Amino acid sequence: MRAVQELAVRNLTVAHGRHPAVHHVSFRLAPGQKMALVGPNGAGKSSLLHAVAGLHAPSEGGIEGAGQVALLPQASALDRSFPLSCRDAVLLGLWSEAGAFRPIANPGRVADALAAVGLSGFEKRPVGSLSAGQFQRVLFARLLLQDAPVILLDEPFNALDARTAADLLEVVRRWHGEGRSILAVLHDLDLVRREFPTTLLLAREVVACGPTEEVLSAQNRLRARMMAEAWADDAAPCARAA
Ligand SMILES: Nc1ncnc2c1ncn2[C@@H]1O[C@H](COP(=O)(O)OP(=O)(O)OP(=O)(O)O)[C@@H](O)[C@H]1O
Repeated sequence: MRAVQELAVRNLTVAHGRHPAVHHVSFRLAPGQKMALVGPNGAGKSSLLHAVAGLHAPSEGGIEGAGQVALLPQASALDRSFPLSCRDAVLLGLWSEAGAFRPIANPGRVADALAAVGLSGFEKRPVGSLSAGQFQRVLFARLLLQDAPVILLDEPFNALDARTAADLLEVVRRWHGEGRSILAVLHDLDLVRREFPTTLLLAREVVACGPTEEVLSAQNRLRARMMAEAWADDAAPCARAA
């Protein structure tokens, strides 16, 4: 793994069309920090992760340290009808460095990554034939192969049974133990309190960021809900200066 550097998000605004989904957001993720990203539905959490991962160009602001990130997207947002084997799905994690479907230096790495998430021998299985839990394990294997210092997880334990969630949580703990930084979108606040020392509460804007217990106060959660409900998707674009 490359050395972990700070990820610094400065005054970031991310828009879909004219309308900002993320509005003047700034925060820092220190090397080795484990931070939860929480907020109501539509608060801009996925939009923020996509911008940090370079999948969506910000309309304002910037990100330092973005070159070291790997993203676990929401599984529900991915099309599994595409005829892809588990091996190819894992290899796609390296497309930016090796090119899609090109041979990699050590092909055993794919088998090792699948084995590490409990899917030994699944290389040739089409992803369309997997259960939701097995598919999520494949997406984790893809992240393992990427070996990135900063890992972004978008609802990593959504719709998983207890066993699969526990196995994948163990992978996240291992990554953290190796010194990687983790930023994870989560809706389960009990899990956030148990596993994540710091939290960013988002409602298009930053409501609070810091120690989890303080950030998740009843007052902050109420404020986030009110801010998210008050936000009109057809509002005029923001004219605030950077
Ligand atoms: N591709 C898109 N095109 C247009 N609008 C979008 C697009 N993606 C997201 N949005 C809008 O941006 C806003 C923020 O959405 P986003 O998915 O980032 O929120 P979220 O906090 O991740 O929500 P959830 O918790 O429901 O997953 C929403 O109003 C959503 O409708």
